[in-house]
Amino acid sequence: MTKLTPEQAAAKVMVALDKPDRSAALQLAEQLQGTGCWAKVGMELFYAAGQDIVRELKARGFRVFLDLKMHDIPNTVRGGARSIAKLGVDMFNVHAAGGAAMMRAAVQGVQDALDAGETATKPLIIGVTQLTSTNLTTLNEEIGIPGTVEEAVLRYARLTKEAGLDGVVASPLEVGAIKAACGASFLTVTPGIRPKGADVGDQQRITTPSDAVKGGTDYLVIGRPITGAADPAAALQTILKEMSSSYDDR
Ligand SMILES: O=C(O)c1cc(=O)[nH]c(=O)n1[C@@H]1O[C@H](COP(=O)(O)O)[C@@H](O)[C@H]1O
Repeated sequence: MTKLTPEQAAAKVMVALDKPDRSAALQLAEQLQGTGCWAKVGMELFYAAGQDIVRELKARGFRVFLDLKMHDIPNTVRGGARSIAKLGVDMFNVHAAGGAAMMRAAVQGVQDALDAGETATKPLIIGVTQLTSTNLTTLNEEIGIPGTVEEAVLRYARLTKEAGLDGVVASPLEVGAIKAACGASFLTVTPGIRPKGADVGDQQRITTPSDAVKGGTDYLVIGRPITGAADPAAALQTILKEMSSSYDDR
């Protein structure tokens, strides 16, 4: 059992910069700069601010997770992945529900960019399993997938691994089962993080930062508990303190 240093804790945190424009995102990034945490750029920010925001965050020293959750036919995802790879992001994701051929196409798209000399950075590619905003009712009664949420997550995780991706997005509650099924080095990226007493919002499958660390997750994706705080830098520090006083069980 090893205790995380504050630096190790920060390197596991991906702050979701879910902001409506460039200046709001950069204002937030300024408060987080130098901590060692990642910046996650999702649909809200990317659709508003475009590729430049990724370059600006990279220039400020952030590792960037581009969260656009591609889900399309393989040929389109291959081209999309090539375009994303050119941007020099450190990680991006696709929906595992797009199937194995689609996920292999994402890997191929990155290879296309590397082969063409369009980038020197090989980003990690992550498959989104079952969104953390969903529960058993959503799965069984709305989407029509039978079985438990964990079974669905594991099915997606195995498929993602077979397709050659680096890991999955899932809830921190499912990390132990994913690692047992896919191996310790298969990455888990886990949103659904809520410090005790924080507003749950639209998330369904959640844990605290310390329980996520104890469960052995690789990365904690955290948005509103940090970005919605009156003092985001202080909120991050409180979370890092909680994480580093927990134990990493792996
Ligand atoms: O891929 C993701 O990042 C993601 C997958 C998922 O299943 N659930 C999920 O919440 N996310 C993202 O993680 C972030 C969570 O933000 P908060 O709920 O504000 O902490 C958001 O930017 C979501 O888009």
